[in-house]
Amino acid sequence: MDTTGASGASNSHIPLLRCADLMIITDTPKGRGVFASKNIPAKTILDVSPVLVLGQEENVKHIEHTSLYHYTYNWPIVDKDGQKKVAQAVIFGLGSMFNHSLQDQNVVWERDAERLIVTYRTLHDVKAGEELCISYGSHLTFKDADAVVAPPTESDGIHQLNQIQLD
Ligand SMILES: C[S@@+](CC[C@H](N)C(=O)[O-])C[C@H]1O[C@@H](n2cnc3c(N)ncnc32)[C@H](O)[C@@H]1O
Repeated sequence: MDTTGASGASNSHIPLLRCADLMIITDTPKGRGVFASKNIPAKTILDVSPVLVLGQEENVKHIEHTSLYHYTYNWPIVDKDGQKKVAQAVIFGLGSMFNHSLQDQNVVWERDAERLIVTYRTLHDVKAGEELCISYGSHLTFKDADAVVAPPTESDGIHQLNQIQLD
């Protein structure tokens, strides 16, 4: 049997760890999100999520224009000619539920391209009630609910007055 060590972990035997102290809250400004139900120490594994890597053609034809696309990650692959390419991977498990935060990112994720899993860990101590967020990077396909809206300036007020229709 292809196992190593007391945990039984190997390339073909992957323990799917998950932290128990998590909950999903369904009605946040970001949609559903993953929250801590208890204090969670730094570097705790929150989830090990298996992935499905999509073929590039499959992605363009069937996924890119659907809502499933918003649940995929860029995934590096080497094509049949040995060229490095970027494909998309669907993340199964809790991994698909982590929302994005640039300023309050408290979860890091690590891709294991060989074993087709992503491991999510807390970046620092997290308090009960906090949302657990990763960073999606800088190219977002949605309006960031964390984005600070600049207060209106005096010239914005003048612009608005100009738009009022007087009969
Ligand atoms: C991988 S899903 C995360 C789970 C999702 N909130 C849900 O309810 O299924 C990614 C989607 O969550 C939403 N989302 C994630 N982070 C967000 C943020 N910072 N601001 C607004 N929406 C966000 C966007 O709709 C995005 O396409």
